[in-house]
Amino acid sequence: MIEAVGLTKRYGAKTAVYNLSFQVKPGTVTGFLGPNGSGKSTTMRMILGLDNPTSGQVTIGGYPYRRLPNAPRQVGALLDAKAVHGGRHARNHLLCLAQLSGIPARRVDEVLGVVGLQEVARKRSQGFSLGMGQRLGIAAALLGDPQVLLFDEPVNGLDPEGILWVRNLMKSLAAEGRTVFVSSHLMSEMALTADHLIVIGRGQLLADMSVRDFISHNSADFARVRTPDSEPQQREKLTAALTEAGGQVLSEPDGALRIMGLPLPRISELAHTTDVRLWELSPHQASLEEAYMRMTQGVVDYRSTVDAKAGLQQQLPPGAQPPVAMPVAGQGQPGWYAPPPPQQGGQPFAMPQAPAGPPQPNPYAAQPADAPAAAGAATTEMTKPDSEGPR
Ligand SMILES: Nc1ncnc2c1ncn2[C@@H]1O[C@H](COP(=O)(O)OP(=O)(O)OP(=O)(O)O)[C@@H](O)[C@H]1O
Repeated sequence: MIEAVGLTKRYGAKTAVYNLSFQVKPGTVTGFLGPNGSGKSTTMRMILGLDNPTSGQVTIGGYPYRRLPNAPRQVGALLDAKAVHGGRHARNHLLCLAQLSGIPARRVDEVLGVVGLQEVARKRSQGFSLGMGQRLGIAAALLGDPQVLLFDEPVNGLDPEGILWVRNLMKSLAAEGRTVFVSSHLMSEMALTADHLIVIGRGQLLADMSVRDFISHNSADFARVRTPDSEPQQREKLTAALTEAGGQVLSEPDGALRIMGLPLPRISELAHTTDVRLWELSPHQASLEEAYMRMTQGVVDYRSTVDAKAGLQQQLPPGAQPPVAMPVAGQGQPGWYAPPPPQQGGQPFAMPQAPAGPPQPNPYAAQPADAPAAAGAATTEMTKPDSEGPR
């Protein structure tokens, strides 16, 4: 088991991780999520003893990594697939790692087979593609047959077959009773791979719960309704009736309607009384991606803006009105993605706070002046609230 208690890391004035407490249990795949720059890699480096916490601690099986007896046989990690001596053959790279940890050479060939790199085992890794590099990194992590495995973005650069393979690998490692901690930005993949999630934002814990609970806590169920495509007036009539009955109606990108706040039987009844034929009426739960977007909306540091193409677009002819579009689900609608209001102290979501030694000032208590103040807040440029030292 991995256990972090009050883990904090500062780089000069920059607080990368703040008062983080969580446990990663054996027998499950635990996903580690957070927006860019939220502190995932920093946390993983502290778990692996590559960075010292400013305060707090993190242990594996009760020991800090550096005090673990024969750590490479107990913990395997893929942090940066490019951290390889490019001039070395893939097999030699693994052989060096194996020799350093007292692992027999035959294990090298085993893991090369597991990751599918047998054919290129004697090729220099500098010629490897991104995906091949990832496979080599995963082979290195598996070398000592460890009980605890950490993977930072393991599917980065992998083809669909590779992604499926990583998914099954993670699940089978966990099914063998191992502790598997994996970060990823691919929500659809995480939804299929992880059982449990730890979500951080700006270095702080936002959620520590099962994937199922995470989705149901951070999303609203909705219904999808489709009226005949050839009769837009039916869609408009139904939209008006549903809105009048208190429903929130959004347009789905495929032309269907997404309805929140009304149960399915009521929607059916309203369609009947307004004499609108339905082609579809189905219950839905939001995806992990939607739930994640909703939760992390207020803690995203880097946000792109809409390209206004200033001065490049044709002017509308005098008197012409721009077309009025119905709001589309998930596109800049605070009502749909907005997270709950921040709790006192700047914590956007109520999470139990673990005892973390002496109280420390919360660097996030005051919003940075140039950080997005609220969900849906428009930003005018790529923003980065704090200045940082070199990485
Ligand atoms: N060595 C360092 N010196 C200074 N600042 C650092 C250093 N390492 C990380 N940081 C800063 O700490 C914050 C957290 O970075 P980290 O790489 O842990 O985030 P992350 O969640 O892994 O991001 P990503 O998803 O983009 O990989 C960032 O603001 C980063 O710039």
